[in-house]
Amino acid sequence: MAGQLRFDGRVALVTGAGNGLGKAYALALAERGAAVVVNDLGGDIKGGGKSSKAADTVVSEIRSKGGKAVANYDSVEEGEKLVQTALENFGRIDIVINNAGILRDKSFPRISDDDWDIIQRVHLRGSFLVTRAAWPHLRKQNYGRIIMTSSTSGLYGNFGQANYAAAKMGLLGLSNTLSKEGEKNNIICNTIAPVAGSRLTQTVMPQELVDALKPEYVAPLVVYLCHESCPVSGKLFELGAGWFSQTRFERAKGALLREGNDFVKPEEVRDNWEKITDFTNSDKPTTGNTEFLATLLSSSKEEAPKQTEKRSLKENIQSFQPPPVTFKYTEREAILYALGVGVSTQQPDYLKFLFELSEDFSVLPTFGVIPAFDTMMNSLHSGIPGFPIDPTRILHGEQYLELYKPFPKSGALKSTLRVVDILDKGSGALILYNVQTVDEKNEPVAFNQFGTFVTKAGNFGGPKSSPEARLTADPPSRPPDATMSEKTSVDQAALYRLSGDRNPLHIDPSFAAMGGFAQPILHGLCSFGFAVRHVMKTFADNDMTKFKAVKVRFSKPVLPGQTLQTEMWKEANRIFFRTKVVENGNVCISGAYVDLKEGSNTSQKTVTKGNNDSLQSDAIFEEMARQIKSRSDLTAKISAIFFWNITKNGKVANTWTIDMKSPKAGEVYQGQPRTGKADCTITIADENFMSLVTGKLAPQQAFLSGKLKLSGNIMLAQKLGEILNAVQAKL
Ligand SMILES: CCCCCCC[C@@H](O)CC(=O)SCCNC(=O)CCNC(=O)[C@H](O)C(C)(C)COP(=O)(O)OP(=O)(O)OC[C@H]1O[C@@H](n2cnc3c(N)ncnc32)[C@H](O)[C@@H]1OP(=O)(O)O
Repeated sequence: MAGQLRFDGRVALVTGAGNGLGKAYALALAERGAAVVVNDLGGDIKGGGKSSKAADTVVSEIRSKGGKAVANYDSVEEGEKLVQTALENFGRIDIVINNAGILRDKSFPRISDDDWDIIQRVHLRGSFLVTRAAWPHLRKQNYGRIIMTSSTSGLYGNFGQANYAAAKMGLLGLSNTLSKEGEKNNIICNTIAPVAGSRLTQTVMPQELVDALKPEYVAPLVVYLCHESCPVSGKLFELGAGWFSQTRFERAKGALLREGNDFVKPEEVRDNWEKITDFTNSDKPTTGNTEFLATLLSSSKEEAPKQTEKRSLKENIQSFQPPPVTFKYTEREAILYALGVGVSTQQPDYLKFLFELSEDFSVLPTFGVIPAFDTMMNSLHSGIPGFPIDPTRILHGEQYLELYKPFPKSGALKSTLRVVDILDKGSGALILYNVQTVDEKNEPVAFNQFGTFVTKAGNFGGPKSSPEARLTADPPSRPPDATMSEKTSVDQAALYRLSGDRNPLHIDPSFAAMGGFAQPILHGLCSFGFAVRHVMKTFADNDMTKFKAVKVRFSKPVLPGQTLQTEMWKEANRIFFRTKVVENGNVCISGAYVDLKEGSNTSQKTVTKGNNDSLQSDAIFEEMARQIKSRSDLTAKISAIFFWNITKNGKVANTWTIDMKSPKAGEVYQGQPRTGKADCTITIADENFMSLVTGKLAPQQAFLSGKLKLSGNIMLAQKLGEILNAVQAKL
């Protein structure tokens, strides 16, 4: 036999540990090094009375053997107090054994409200309250072992115990659910249905049997289930007298009686009773059958035998060919998407993505995932045949997107989804989906490959890799050529989800908790949108026509509100990148690259303030400086300081000040205002400034289209317009 199962450093809480089974667990755990809270109310078996004696006796016995124990005399309905005793005395809690119980046996018609309620309260509600009090501590430390005590009376029914049986079966449901919710935090929960001689069984068993069925015969399995090496969760065990056995459900293969959309008649059920109850080729389910049923809903009776035939996963995937899905959109959807991936009116180029009337209005290339995602949602509503997926375990693992042309500003695009492969990644399954998108003329617009990672669904014997997979690529080993950081908003996921991915993982804390997250996480495709913007801004001057393709792996989750920092390396037309969460240093996007179109001038622009050799506006400002100085009629019109930012390729390239305030009235010079603050700041691209002063671009039009931006006292700008007009005549 390998080494002894030890519990040194662990703290166990055992309810109803003054006698019988609870006492056997407490002694066994303490003997193996655990510190034990021995809880016992000291009441009688019907729930009456109260005494500290039972718990004290067990504590003394443990201590006399050199073990660590403390007594607690509270009812399990005061779960917090029990857990508090563990925390106050031993500083932590690792193991919760819900064992306390009472009986009020009566045949069904004689059960009073009180008989019913007290049994539910002590067994079901008590186990709930004690476990709930311990749960946050177990989650925080990423470790917990929980035992629920059910009974064969619950599993199979027992005359005179309807109240007790109902509570005991309820505990099985509680345990099964906790095993799923606790999985991500290494919290294991199992159920036992023990048979032992105890105060409770005394009433239903002859004394010799009670004496023979010693609690010590049950304790070994419970001890193992509480150990850190316990290999299972959500399981049920029957045991007693040194016999140990797992019990599980069995589901008959069943019969599909529905034909098309017709309803099934009760007579058909009668006539097929044998099939419905035939356990040949049954399965041993650990989850409900909803995915399978959903698949059936899209099939008819004739097709049904195919569904139950044993086919390989690959065959199932290949035969799954959902029809194309049409996605209609306008600029509105493209703008909403741009907001969702962080385009803001605080950015110099925002009009291009947020204002549909802007001359160079563009759809962000990463919007190319949106019609494809819509198709995924529509094509997969019934799951993938033969591969049931728990929705709380789906994470976005990887994404590849290629555009064949700049994304149309509006349209009705048709996308077709195929499941390419399901890879066995050990800790999970990676499902690869290809989505082809075409426009109204059937011309290809985009290709997407989604890789969704289903955690805990690996080790099913599938392939580890696929020739179809678009692969990630590592960046060069030198320091990055450029970096860009941007803080996401705390509402980023709430905003992004309006573009189609309504997965509750990103908004609903209780759903996120089921997936093992402390709070909702950001959509992978949202961080993806941010990161690709960083690349396109840094290496393509935000010219979205230069985008060709992108590949990313989502390697760590991001929380809304965190800051994304993208590090970039340029190698010919490929920009390698990785994105980090600044707050914790985690790399959230790895192995990533953007491919720009052949021939794109991808050199990183290094335009800085003062680098103005080629600015055409400079000549105008210089001329203006000469003219304004000599025109007292102009300086009399207005008393204000104007500050001009002249941009080139989206970056401020130079600044000029027009100072029309006394005593500097009529001065025009380069740089920041020398006296006082600017009353009105104007930002305009060099070429637009030229068009403005030569009259090709009307000031109103420049403003409305976003080509000219104003801040401060913008009413002054109109007056300045008059001055410019006067000067313009001479230019
Ligand atoms: C039907 C509808 C579909 C809807 C789709 C999407 C819906 C969206 O709403 C969902 C989201 O947006 S979720 C948010 C974005 N994604 C994330 O936050 C996931 C972050 N990644 C992780 O946590 C881990 O990488 C994790 C947990 C994914 C993997 O971590 P580990 O289990 O620790 O794996 P590890 O031990 O590192 O590696 C094991 C093998 O898996 C491969 N692998 C790891 N991360 C991967 C990933 N992200 N994608 C693909 N493969 C990945 C490893 O390479 C390794 O395989 P191999 O041995 O073959 O190299």
